Amino acid sequence: MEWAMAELLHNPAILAKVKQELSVEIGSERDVQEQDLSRLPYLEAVIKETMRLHTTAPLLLPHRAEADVQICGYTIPKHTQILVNAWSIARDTNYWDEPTKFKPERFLNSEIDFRGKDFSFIPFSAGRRICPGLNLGVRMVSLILANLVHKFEWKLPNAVEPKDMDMKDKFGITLQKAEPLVAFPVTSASC
Ligand code: HEM
Repeated sequence: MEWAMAELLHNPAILAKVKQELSVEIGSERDVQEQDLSRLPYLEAVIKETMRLHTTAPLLLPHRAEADVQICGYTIPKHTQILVNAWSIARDTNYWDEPTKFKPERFLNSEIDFRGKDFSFIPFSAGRRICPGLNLGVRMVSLILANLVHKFEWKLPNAVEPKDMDMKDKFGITLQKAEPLVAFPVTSASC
C-alpha cells in the first residue's frame, strides 16, 4: 500500500492516469466498491507493477526440499533449506524490459499474473504453499488505493518535488520503504 502510494506520488503522470480511469468508470458521486475492480485495468496494472518492483516478501518464506532434486544441472539434496529470491527474479533483464523503472503499462494487454503460473513474477510464491490470502490481499490493497486516489488530492510535505522523493528500500523479511511515506490528503474537488 505504502509503496503503491509512493510510486503514484513519485510519478504524477501515472497518478493522473489512475484518476482518469476512476473518473470515467466511477464518476464523482460515489466511492469505489469491490465490484468495480474488474473495470479498472490500469489500477490493476499499478498494483502488479508495485508488487513486481517492491516485492513484499523478497525471499518469500523458507522452503525445504522433500527429496533430492536436479535444477539447471545443480543437485539440491533432500532437506536443503531453499530461499527463492522473488525480488531478483522480478528484476531479471531476461524477462523484464527496463526492470528498475515503474511502468504499469507493461502489464496492460499482458497475460502475466501473480497467481503462481508465471515464474518470472511470484510475489505470492507458487505451488502448494502459495499465499492463501492472495485474493483478499489484492482486493484490499486495490480497493483502499483506489479510494485514496479517488477521494483525495495528495500533497507532499515541505514542498518536496515528486522527483526528489526518497524511494530507497530497507531489506528485511518484508521490503519496507527506508523513509516512511509522508503525504497529506486534501479534500478532492469531486468529493
Ligand atoms: C498483498 C498482500 C500479501 C502478500 C504480498 C503476501 C505474500 C505472501 C508470501 C510471499 C507468502 C510465502 C509463500 C511461500 O513462499 O511459501 C505468503 C504466505 C502466507 N500468507 Fe500471504 N500475502 C499477502 C496477504 C495475505 C493475507 C491477507 C493473508 C490472510 C488473510 C495471508 C496469509 C498467508 C498465509 C497463512 C501464508 C502461509 C502459507 C503456507 O505456508 O502454506 N497473506 N504470503
